[in-house]
Parts: sequence; structure tokens; C-alpha cells
Amino acid sequence: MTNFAKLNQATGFQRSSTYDKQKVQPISTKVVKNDENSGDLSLASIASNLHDISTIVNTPIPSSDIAYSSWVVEHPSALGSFDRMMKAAKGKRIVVFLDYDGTLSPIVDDPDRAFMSNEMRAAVREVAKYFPTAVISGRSRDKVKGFVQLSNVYYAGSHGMDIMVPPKPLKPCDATNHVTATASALDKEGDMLFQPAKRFLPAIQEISIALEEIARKIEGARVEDNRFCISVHYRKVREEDYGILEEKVKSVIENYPDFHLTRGKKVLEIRPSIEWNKGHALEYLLDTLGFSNSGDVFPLYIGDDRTDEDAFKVIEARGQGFPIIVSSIPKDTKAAFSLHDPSEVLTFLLRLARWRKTSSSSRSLAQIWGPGNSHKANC
Ligand SMILES: O=P(O)(O)OC[C@H]1O[C@H](O[C@H]2O[C@H](CO)[C@@H](O)[C@H](O)[C@H]2O)[C@H](O)[C@@H](O)[C@@H]1O
Repeated sequence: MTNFAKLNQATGFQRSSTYDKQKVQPISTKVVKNDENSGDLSLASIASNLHDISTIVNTPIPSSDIAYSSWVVEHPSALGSFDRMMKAAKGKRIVVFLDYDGTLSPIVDDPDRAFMSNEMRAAVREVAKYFPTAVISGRSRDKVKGFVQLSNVYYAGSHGMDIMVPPKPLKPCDATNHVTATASALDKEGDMLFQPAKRFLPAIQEISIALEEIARKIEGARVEDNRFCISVHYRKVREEDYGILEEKVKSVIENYPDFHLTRGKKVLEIRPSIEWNKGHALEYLLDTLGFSNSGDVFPLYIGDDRTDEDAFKVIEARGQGFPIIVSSIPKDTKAAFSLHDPSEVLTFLLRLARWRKTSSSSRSLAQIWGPGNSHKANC
């Protein structure tokens, strides 16, 4: 049994095996209590009955809807499961990790215009008031910081290859946990930087120039310098030109054996071949904040893309925490829970902050954190 299966079993989550479309079941009227949607049928029960409903009312339900609903049975909605999730996290210290593109901001054609809404910013700010919070992005750290514009979160750019934590913790509650990591340097502002791919910077510059040259000749192609990795966007490239672009990009990488190509959403990413990804960044941040050997830490990671799977795997291996995928289509994932899109991410974050706020005010601090730990409730 996997750690998640154990976790789900312990917390009462049913992650069924593959949905059997042939099996006719009575339409469930079981209600999943949910603050936003109290009284709605759970997605899981919808999934197991969509096919039957379709037959009864003789109205075809798109197969994509059925497929999505079946997938949600395997990866329950983090909104529908919220109360039970929080029950499982009771008495633990939640640390929040957020991806940027496709999670905090919707996917748009122009990467420079992937702005985060003010509502989302306020929600992240609120969450970060109560929980240590980090944004881990494929973008350069400066760029993602420029989009998020919050001073109370930690930032990791270049898929975790550029991590910044202030030498002093962002919140007093982290003070006892804050440790100085090795292999770090201080930047101009005195922030502590961890940049395991620094030695590749000269090669990255060369590769970037070669890729710019290629992109100039293919309409719609675009190169984005993410400092320790490079993105070649093809969202606006004609389908018939994609093959040429990919071949040319590969031919550049062939000259640089220390680099490899990965793929994201309509983007090719060129990265140094080091053993470091978003999963390592999550572990690094937990260590730096002093949670390395802490049995009571509950990392919560929300992300939408392939590179986020590395972080999901780390949480799965720890056997504690919530890996949440943002997706409107079924996909292979290590995430245990799901959210449909960034607007559901917003709702989830607001609920998370509200949950902590109300539990802080309605119960005594000692009840929440245990005797002697009441200061932590301010985190
Ligand atoms: O780890 P992330 O924060 O999710 O970054 C991954 C890549 O995100 C961006 O590209 C994606 O979003 C763009 C804006 O919505 C979209 O135009 C593009 O097609 C997507 O792939 C970013 O521009 C890349 O550099 C990141 O690597």
C-alpha cells in the first residue's frame, strides 16, 4: 500500500480503482459538506453516476466530462475534501508551496502578461500570514517575484535552482527554526541565496544566444531567459513549424552535454543536468526553515505542470502532506488531490487562511498547538 493510500485510508478518503463505466449504480444522494457548495453532490459520486444519468435522461454527456469526473475520483477535489484534509493536518505545521504559471495565474499566450489577479495576491498574502509560504517557479526568481509582489513569501526561481531566503526569518515564528544552510551566498540585500547551477551561467548565456538566433527565424517562437534555465515558447508557432523548431533546439543542446531538454505547456526547457528540481527545492526550504527532521510538518504543494510532479513525489515519499494538482483535464500525476483551475486555487487558499484564522480565534492557543507552543499560532 502506498503512503498516500495509507493516508487516505486513515483519513477516510476513498481513492477507488478505475471507474467501471459498465457498472450501473443507484444515483447517490450522499452529500459532501463543503462550505462553498454545501448540499452539492460530491464529484466522486457524480463520476460514478454520470454514465447512468446520461442513459436515464437520454442526453449524451461529453466523454471528456465523464473522463474528468472519473479522474477526480482518483484525485479528489481539494475543495470537496477540505474539512477532512484539515482534520488530517490537525496539530501539524502546514508549510505552503505554490507554483506560479497555471496555478496562481492563468495560462496566457504572452508569458510577459501572465499577471496574477489582485484577489489571488491578497489570498496568498493572507495564507502567508498564517503559514510559511514559498513560490517555486520555472521563471527566473526576479521575474516571479515581480509578478507576485509579496514580501512575506519565500521565492525559488529556475525550477528551484535559485532559492532566496532572508537571513532573518520573514515571521517571528520561524526564528527558532531558521538555520543557515551551507552552499549559500548572500546577495546585495543580505538575502541568503542557494544557486546550485551557478557554474553553468556562462554556458547558459551561450545557449541563450544560439536559441535567440533560431527563434528569430521561426514565426511565433520566443526565448525566455529564466537565469539558470531557458524556455523556448512555441504556443504561437504554426503547427507545421514546430518540428523544425524542436530539431534546431535539439541540435544546439547536442553541443552542450551538460544540459538537457524538458517539456512543459507549449514550452521546451533547457536545463543544466544537475540532480536538482522542484522536489529538492521543497526539501531545501523545509530544511532551511528548520523542519528537516520534524515529524509534525505538513507540506502542501499546489502546481499544474510536469516539473511540479517532482515536488509531489517528495511529498508522497515523506508520507505526510498534500500534493495538489491543478488541472481541468485528466492527467497522470502523483498528486493525491486536485483543483480544476486557478480560480479554485484562489477559493482553496482563502479557505485555508480562514480555517486557520477561525481555529486561532475560536479555540485557545494551547488547544491548537499544545502547551508551551502558543506563540506558533501567530505564524
Ligand atoms: O513553474 P512555473 O511557474 O509553472 O513556470 C513554468 C513555465 O511557465 C511559463 O510558461 C507557461 O505559462 C505562460 C504564460 O501563461 C504560457 O504562455 C506558456 O505557454 C506556458 O508554458 C513561463 O513563461 C516559462 O518560462 C516557465 O518555465
